[in-house]
Amino acid sequence: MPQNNDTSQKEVVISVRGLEVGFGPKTIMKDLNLDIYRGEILGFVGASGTGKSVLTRTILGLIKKRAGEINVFGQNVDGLSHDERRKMEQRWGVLFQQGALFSALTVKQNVQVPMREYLSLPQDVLDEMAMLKIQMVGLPADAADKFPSELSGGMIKRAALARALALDPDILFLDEPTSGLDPIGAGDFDDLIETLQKTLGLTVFMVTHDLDSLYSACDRIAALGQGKIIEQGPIEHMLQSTNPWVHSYFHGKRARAVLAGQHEA
Ligand SMILES: Nc1ncnc2c1ncn2[C@@H]1O[C@H](COP(=O)(O)OP(=O)(O)OP(=O)(O)O)[C@@H](O)[C@H]1O
Repeated sequence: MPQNNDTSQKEVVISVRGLEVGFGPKTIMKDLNLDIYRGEILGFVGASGTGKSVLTRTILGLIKKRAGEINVFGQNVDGLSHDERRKMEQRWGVLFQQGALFSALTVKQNVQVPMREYLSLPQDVLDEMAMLKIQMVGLPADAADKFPSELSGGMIKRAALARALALDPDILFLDEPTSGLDPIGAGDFDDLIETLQKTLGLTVFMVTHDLDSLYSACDRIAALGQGKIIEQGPIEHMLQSTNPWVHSYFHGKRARAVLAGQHEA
């Protein structure tokens, strides 16, 4: 179960201040502020199209912001030299929504893509490192030489997670990691994230629509709406929110079913 909800003593690893992002005439977020604390699993929710992926991509430097400041590990990402930027990139791992494995590469080769990009190591060391990651995410050893087309949806997610962990990151960004998985597969994946978070001391930023994940895996939840963070806190706090969207999200029919399941468990 999640723990460590007291944020007052915690180190901020990502701080977003006054963020504005838009495309052409469209403003997606404005004056957005958010802190992510070391060692937490932060679940990030919001209606479809509110900008959850855009915020993730902006933090990662894949989308240019119009205004605001993003600090990661206490460093303003705008002020980094090329080398500093590459060092920072090695400290985060990313799992995008569709898994996004290279279809022409085996699982092992996929896991080695970031290693090849950032590290200069002999092939046998890379092989050993990749096998370790494959094992870490609960894939059988023989999955290493398979191509993505030969894997189930759950195995693809695990392989993508192994690749996200390739460089031993401090922060893991997950964009809807359990989408497309059946409830048992999704629950297993949540358990894996929680185990990895604890054993590796990861900070996890997880965009999700999955209420089960929010209840069982997340230490805190932040909700995005109208281009800002409209509510944030542990699940108990979110349940008491008077914000209409947050209220209906956490008290709707699906949420009640999840809550009933939690009480039965
Ligand atoms: N590169 C882009 N150019 C123009 N508009 C974009 C671009 N990327 C995203 N958008 C727009 O930004 C808005 C937010 O998109 P985003 O994918 O972040 O939403 P989301 O909250 O992640 O949604 P979902 O839950 O459906 O995945 C949408 O209106 C989308 O069309």
